Amino acid sequence: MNATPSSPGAAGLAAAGHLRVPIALDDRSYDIHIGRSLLTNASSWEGLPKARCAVIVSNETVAPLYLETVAARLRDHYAQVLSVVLPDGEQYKGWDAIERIASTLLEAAADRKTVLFALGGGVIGDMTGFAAAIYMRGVPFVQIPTTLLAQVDSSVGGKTAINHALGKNMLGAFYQPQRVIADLDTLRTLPDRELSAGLAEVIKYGPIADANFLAWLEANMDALRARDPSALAYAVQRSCEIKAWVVGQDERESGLRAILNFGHTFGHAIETGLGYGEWLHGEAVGCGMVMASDLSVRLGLMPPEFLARMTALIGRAGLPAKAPASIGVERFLNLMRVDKKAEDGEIRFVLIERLGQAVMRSAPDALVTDVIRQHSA
Ligand SMILES: NC(=O)c1ccc[n+]([C@@H]2O[C@H](COP(=O)([O-])OP(=O)(O)OC[C@H]3O[C@@H](n4cnc5c(N)ncnc54)[C@H](O)[C@@H]3O)[C@@H](O)[C@H]2O)c1
Ligand SMILES: O=C(O)C(=O)C[C@@H](O)[C@H](O)[C@H](O)COP(=O)(O)O
Ligand SMILES: [Zn+2]
Repeated sequence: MNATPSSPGAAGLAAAGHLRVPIALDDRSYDIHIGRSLLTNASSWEGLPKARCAVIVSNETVAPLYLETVAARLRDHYAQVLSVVLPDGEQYKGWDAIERIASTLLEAAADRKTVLFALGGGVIGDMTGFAAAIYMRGVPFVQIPTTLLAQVDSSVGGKTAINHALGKNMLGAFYQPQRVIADLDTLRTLPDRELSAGLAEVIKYGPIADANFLAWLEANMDALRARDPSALAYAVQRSCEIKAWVVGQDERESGLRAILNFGHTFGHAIETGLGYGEWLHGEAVGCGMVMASDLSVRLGLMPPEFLARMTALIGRAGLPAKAPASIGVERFLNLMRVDKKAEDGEIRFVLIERLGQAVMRSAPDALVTDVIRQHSA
């Protein structure tokens, strides 16, 4: 694996106030704007694809907070600005929402130049991206992530999807946005539980790609939870750098990109097992990372101190480290067998073999069973 990109550091972002991270995906490269007051800053909206119509997709929680601000800016660039306001929640990440978006587009006779704007967290981003990928076989879209999780992960990289009752993100497409506009000011209205969920995906980047970032997170976890602006800005910037670096090399997850799934094989089983929405995605991933860390230790890839370190950090981030025992071990295993990384019914886990380096491995069912039992309550 190549070395991860070096970082300009927290001071660099604070001084510039605005950072652009290019992703090298041939002619589909795009910029991630990270900074303050970006929703009201005219430069955020310049240079986007030209069209008659723009459609903002949001939800019932985010729309009252930010929709009018975005719509006002878009009216400077598009003759018609429409919106679709969907119900809020992971349980609504399904076909009904896609149908609602498509109906709005068709009722407005939106042509194939129409630009969709995803205003919200990862649920809105994933669904809007998927709708953009399939409406008239593809229209442009822009990500405006308003959760920490969406700013550090889901808005970048072009994985779009909806859930199926039997499996998380099972219906989707790789489809890149035209731009990501991550306004750090929107994090001010985010509930604490959602901030913690976002921290799970931030923590992920340490063990898989950057041991120094893991140490930085340990030193700055209290500041992050207290929403220290420069700590949050650096966490978003560094996470996006690492994600862009991974996606730029392996857009469609033929290899390297799977490292971004650390903790997700266990985590997705928790989400699907509970029926979506009871546990947040970030909570399930946090617990899943503890389980995957334990598996890394049991397979002799990492020393026991690594599990202790990850468990402590996940706890300090305000995330649960025990899965609900109600799922049951057999069902947990069966849910993991439909994971997208599974091959011929064999579960493949993203594990850590060295701090800052991940590896894909299968493991004996007995060992995985022990891990599930150990980390369920
Ligand atoms: N495509 C990817 O690469 C990728 C990566 C990670 C996660 N995901 C997906 O993202 C989803 C999780 O995203 P999420 O954690 O953002 O959840 P979410 O989209 O459900 O948002 C979390 C909650 O915060 C609210 N909210 C959003 N912005 C707010 C703000 N600024 N102020 C107040 N409330 C706000 C939302 O309405 C929601 O209630 C999952 O479906 C997951 O599968 C996708
Ligand atoms: O971008 C990726 O690649 C990821 O795996 C990021 C994950 O955080 C995200 O939850 C993703 O949606 C999971 O992908 P999936 O292919 O396992 O559904
Ligand atoms: Zn995730």
